[in-house]
Amino acid sequence: MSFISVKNVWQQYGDQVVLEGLNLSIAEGEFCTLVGASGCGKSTFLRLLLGQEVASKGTILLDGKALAKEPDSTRGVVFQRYSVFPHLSVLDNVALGLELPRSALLGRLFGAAKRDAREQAAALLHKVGLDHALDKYPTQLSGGMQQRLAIAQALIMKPRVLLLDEPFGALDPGIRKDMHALLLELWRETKLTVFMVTHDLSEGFNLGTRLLVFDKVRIDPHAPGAYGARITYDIPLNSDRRAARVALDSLKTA
Ligand SMILES: Nc1ncnc2c1ncn2[C@@H]1O[C@H](COP(=O)(O)OP(=O)(O)OP(=O)(O)O)[C@@H](O)[C@H]1O
Repeated sequence: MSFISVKNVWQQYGDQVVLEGLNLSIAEGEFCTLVGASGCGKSTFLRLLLGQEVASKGTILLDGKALAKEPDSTRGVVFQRYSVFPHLSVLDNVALGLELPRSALLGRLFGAAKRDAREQAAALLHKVGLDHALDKYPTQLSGGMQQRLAIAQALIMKPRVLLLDEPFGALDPGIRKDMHALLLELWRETKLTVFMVTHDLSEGFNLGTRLLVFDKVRIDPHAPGAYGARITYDIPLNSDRRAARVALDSLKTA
């Protein structure tokens, strides 16, 4: 059984069809990169996977079950900008994810539970290279550091799926390379299934185990909204990297 299955999914806003007839079967641990022309519906597809929107038609199953109607902790998300809370410190931005669900009544944790949440947050921030910035605020961080923070914030809930919407689009090339290395390291360490939208084809080819190309193949000049984008290419990539990961995993469990 596939981990995520997308069955004949359509998304339409009013009379504008954005996505049509999407079918996909994704194994757990896959790293899918999504490319396609601007406005063809890549972010829309991520919102459907996140559960922020419900498809007009079709179903999306995660582990054989219909997706929850709202985003939950099985899926984490990082946008190009504005993923983090500007009024919270770096440490609080990450610890908050653990504090909120555990303290529905009080909205805050106290004592040992609070210490535990902050320790977990600090450990993750260490992993993403922000251990020197725990007390800073997002506006005091560079763009790359803010995206490291956004990734930590998404990962603290231990999601099974990570959705990335052009997470490195606003960063300089050098910083992007560092972020690629970080992302691949985190992906290798976890069993995360990743969907990442990018406008950078080389990023798509280099990072993914699978490249999904979105394109609008049917066009009616008299009714621009009549047809949506489909997945026109579904290209397996980097199978050697995936094989290496399987081998490493089996070493760890041996
Ligand atoms: N909530 C909405 N209501 C109406 N139209 C919408 C809504 N969300 C998206 N759209 C439309 O759907 C189309 C696809 O948008 P989307 O942002 O998914 O494309 P994209 O491929 O991610 O674009 P880009 O690469 O520029 O970010 C656009 O024409 C957009 O205007």
